[in-house]
Amino acid sequence: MRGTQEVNENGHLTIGGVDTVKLVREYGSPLYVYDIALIKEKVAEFKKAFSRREVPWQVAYASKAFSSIAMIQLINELDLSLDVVSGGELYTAVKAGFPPERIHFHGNNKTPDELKLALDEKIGTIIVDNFYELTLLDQLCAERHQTIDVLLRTTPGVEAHTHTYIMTGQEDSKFGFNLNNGSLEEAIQMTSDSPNIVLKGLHCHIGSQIFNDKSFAQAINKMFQKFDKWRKQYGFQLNVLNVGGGFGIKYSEEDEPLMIEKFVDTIVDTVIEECNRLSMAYPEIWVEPGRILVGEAGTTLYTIGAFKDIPQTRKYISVDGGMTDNLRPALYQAKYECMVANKALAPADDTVTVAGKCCESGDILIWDAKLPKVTEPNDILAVFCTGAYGYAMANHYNRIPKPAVVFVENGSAQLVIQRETYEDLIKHELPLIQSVLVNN
Ligand SMILES: Cc1ncc(COP(=O)(O)O)c(C=O)c1O
Ligand SMILES: N[C@@H](CCCC[NH3+])C(=O)O
Repeated sequence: MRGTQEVNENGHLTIGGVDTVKLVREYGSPLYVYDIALIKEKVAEFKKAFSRREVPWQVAYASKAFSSIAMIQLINELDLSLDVVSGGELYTAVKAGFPPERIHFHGNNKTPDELKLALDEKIGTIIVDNFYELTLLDQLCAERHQTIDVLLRTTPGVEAHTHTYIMTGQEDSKFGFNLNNGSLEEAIQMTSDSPNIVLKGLHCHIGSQIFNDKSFAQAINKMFQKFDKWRKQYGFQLNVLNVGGGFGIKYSEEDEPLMIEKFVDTIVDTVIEECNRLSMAYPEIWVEPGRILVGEAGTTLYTIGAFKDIPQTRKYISVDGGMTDNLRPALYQAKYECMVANKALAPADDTVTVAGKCCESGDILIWDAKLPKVTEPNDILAVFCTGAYGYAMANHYNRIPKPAVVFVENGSAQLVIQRETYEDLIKHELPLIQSVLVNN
């Protein structure tokens, strides 16, 4: 059980004091449920861990993990900064009324329109990823007589131990300026020559779902290696050091995540050591967690439908969602745990494979899950830890509408994203005009 999850007198799973069976009755399924108290707890852990230390800091929520108007408003209430990675995420933040000065804009291929939107909205910081962007941003700022604070994203050449698709700090990466081949130095020089671009510091993000704090220390050590030279040669001052996100969480028994405090201490200790070695002032340390703030807070509720038993081979149960609302098992072989929410006290005495409803053999949410033998059609299956990169990566494969999202806290539920309808699926489509095709 995570966060506020409990079992009530009816043997039903409750989250935030709300009966999950009632939630499905009211909002349908699949349904993403967010335990708001757990999100607040994780935010508080970051604040507490940093407040004990002697450095200035900022925590920016990486909204790619889950972005919606209500989510961004919650992050604003909790007084964090915000990381966005596309025009759409930026637009959502603006519509949510998020203070622009606390928005940081990422991405390895920001379009001119996206950069213009960022400049129009006067956002706080752009994390510049490559030379194309640096030149484009410089031109746009010059045309508009605007200046902008930037960080340069660097790939320090650190291999974080995680799935290769979510490793980003290694040399061979599409992201950032390489530290070791001179690219970063060239970018620093370009910014020092520009009157429009104000270089505030450096950024790196070594990957996601990381369990080892040493990888962060290694990345920081590498970023400081040439700092002395840059300081002398280009007058570069490190006001901000952003070490990204990537803090791992416990999806299943196999995962052994570190405490937030441990990550923070390693990061702060390493920065302090380096600064003391170089006799320089401590920069503001920024982190940008996504998964660790919202991952464990999210649970997806499905209705169980078809059963298929292949004797001596495998028992499948199918749910009314799948890789359309949780792409992670298909994409990264990610592991999840589950429970029958309306039979939460029944012993888990059977082994079944939980399949999604998409036309793909790879659409399996959980292989060999432990569930009660008494599980039957119309039971509610709760899959845990789906709060990060679940709704965010939801898609319309097989023309399946996206589920609804509710926030729960202190016994109440609030719908924050409506379930899509079939009508929504076709709302941007235009009918075929046969005569046009025939005449051409
Ligand atoms: C630049 C950057 N910052 C932050 C994050 C957030 O990562 P996580 O959700 O693993 O904390 C990501 C995603 O991996 C990222 O690419
Ligand atoms: N979407 C990935 C993480 C990528 C994070 C963004 N750089 C996941 O679900 O684990």
